[in-house]
Amino acid sequence: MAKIRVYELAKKLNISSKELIAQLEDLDIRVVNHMSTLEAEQASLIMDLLKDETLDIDKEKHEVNNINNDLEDTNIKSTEKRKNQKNISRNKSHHSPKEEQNKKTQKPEHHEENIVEKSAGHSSKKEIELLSSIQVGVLAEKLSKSSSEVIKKLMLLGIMATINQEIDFDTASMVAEEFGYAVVEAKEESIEEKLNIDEKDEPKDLVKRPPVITVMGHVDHGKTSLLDAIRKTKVTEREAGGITQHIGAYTVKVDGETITFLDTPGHEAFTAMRSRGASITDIAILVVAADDGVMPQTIEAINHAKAANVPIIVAINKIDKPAANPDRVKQELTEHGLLVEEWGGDIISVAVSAHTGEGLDQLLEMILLVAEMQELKANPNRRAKGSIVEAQLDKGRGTVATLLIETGTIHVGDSVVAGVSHGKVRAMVDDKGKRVKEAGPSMPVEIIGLSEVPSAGDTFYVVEDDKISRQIAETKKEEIREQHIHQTQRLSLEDLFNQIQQGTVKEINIIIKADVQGSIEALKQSLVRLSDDEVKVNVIHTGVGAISETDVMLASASNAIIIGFNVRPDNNARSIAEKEKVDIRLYRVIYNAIEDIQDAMKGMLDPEYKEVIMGRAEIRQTFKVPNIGTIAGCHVIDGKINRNNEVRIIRDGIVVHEGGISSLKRFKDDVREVASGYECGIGIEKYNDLKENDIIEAFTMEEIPR
Ligand SMILES: Nc1nc2c(ncn2[C@@H]2O[C@H](COP(=O)(O)OP(=O)(O)OP(=O)(O)O)[C@@H](O)[C@H]2O)c(=O)[nH]1
Repeated sequence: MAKIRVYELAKKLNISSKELIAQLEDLDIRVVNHMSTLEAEQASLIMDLLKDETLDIDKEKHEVNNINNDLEDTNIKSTEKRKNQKNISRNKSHHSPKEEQNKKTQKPEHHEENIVEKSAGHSSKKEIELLSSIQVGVLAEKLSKSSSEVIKKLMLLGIMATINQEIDFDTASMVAEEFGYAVVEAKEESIEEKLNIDEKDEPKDLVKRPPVITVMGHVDHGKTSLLDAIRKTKVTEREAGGITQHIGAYTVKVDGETITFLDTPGHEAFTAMRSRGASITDIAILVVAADDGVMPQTIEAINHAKAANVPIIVAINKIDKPAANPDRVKQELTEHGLLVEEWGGDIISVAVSAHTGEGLDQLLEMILLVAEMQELKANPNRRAKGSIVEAQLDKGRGTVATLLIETGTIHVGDSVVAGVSHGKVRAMVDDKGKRVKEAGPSMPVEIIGLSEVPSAGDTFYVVEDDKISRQIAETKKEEIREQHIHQTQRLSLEDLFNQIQQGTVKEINIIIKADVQGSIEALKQSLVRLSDDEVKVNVIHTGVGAISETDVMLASASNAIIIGFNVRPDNNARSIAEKEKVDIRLYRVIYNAIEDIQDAMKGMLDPEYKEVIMGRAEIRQTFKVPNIGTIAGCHVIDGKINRNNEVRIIRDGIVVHEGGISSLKRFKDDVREVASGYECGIGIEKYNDLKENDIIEAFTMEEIPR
């Protein structure tokens, strides 16, 4: 190619001379006007370069046009537009046409070197890490530019955005590159990272925290009275105003040390919280009335505390009563595995009276002693995490929730997420009704500001900002929806073997409910003996009577299977078991229960079948057929009879035989099925004692889907 004029080249490239001149300017090739000439070599390089560019430009132009026609037409001058478009295409190669041209003219044959050069040039740029989306204002800050500069750039890209608007990675990248940055795609933080779950505390960051106490025991043994008595003697006399708030938990000071009491007594609440994941109790106070002794719910409470691995202190209450007999209580406790210290065991027991206040100081001292041995510690200098103790909707204040801080410190203004609920802590009061700005480990506080009412037992987390808390709450909602579809994995006999194989189950927790104590003992001993090297069988709770709601909640919290022997779940228990996916097995023969658990451990559990009646036929006449046997001439009275069905012969309401069908005929033909209202001949396998008026009931065993 000889020399070529600018307008001629522009024509070849299908662009205007003016546009070509501007492009050449960018490539540092100075021409006077459209009549100027270019060297042949120069021209062919430009052709190569701009042909691709022009194609790209056209494409991008089209896209940009689509994004914002108006903006294109009115606001952007043609040169700016062109620059912008060129940069979009540069975005793909990360190199300016000038760089490309230089390389081509200088050392076209050393292609590899060019690449090195290229990447070396690119590495020298300032780097910026971008996530999948970013607010315009935040991007400006990261780029050390004013927001208006960034917004202007966005306008040139055909995007109208405000300072608070989120833009996606691609758009943010274009802007960043425009400002001369090299963009690196940052790794998105996982929810765990956002929640700080894996953040480990250094031992040096840990400081002593108060113990959290739950009071349990049989109905009317004085749980509430005891909580009230402690609160009254230790709180009101010292606090200004003397009014304590009932926020679901309270703290007392003893010898300069703090103790936190959960204000909802009973193992039911304790286990309900635990089944939601909140294991906030450090010590359980087992209240036993000295005049009444160990009762069924005392035993339940013991088992619930044991299942949670929480140490027990026994408070033998009502010692002011004349009928009080603390020794009898201690004796009865030994029968349930609690041996008190004075009798050589390790269980601390204190005789108290909620009425007279006797023994309360000693009880509190013992709590501190047990707490001391537990070495309870937490890091106050991190984002707070803990549990929702209770929450409700208040007409005036919106969602009011009591939080118990497990670790870290919560502040007014913090962004919080708890289950599907999220928000900023707008205000915070402590258990004395005092407004506080912050609260640390083991402290209960009431907060307002959550979007909706969380559930007691939900874990709460303080997160970096509102955006994250909202995001996590949304994800949680999604998870819950998913969980409804895919049931949560609970221990079940069908799946036991798989779970053992996968190593997810090392212990089988069992709750036994039976009609009499004798059966419980027999069953318990046999089941515990099934333990082998791989799996341990634990009987975590037993009781006489129907399977109750608390049994199911304990099973849910401890991932246990419930075995009912000659008892059934009540309606409440049944529906909760369904919801919580707790496996309840009902037996009438002890041996069957043991066999089932044993087979389940070996993965040999037989599938469960249920019988489905298919049809019934009445015998009208019988025929003796040589070499075959007796054939019954029948009339199908309901349903239908299938050749493959099992049948039973019923004579005067009594089953006289069960077996298979050997032949089924209509007239002379073998048939597969005979429907209601038709006559047929039926032969029964290995059975000839058929009589007129017998009923042949046909059934199949259908496998119950696991
Ligand atoms: N004499 C005497 N009576 C007590 C004592 N503690 C509690 N009581 C009485 O025992 C009854 C039951 O006490 P509560 O505190 O309601 O018992 P509770 O265990 O909380 O009962 P529930 O909440 O129904 O499970 C009440 O009438 C109390 O006044 C005590 O130390 N001495």
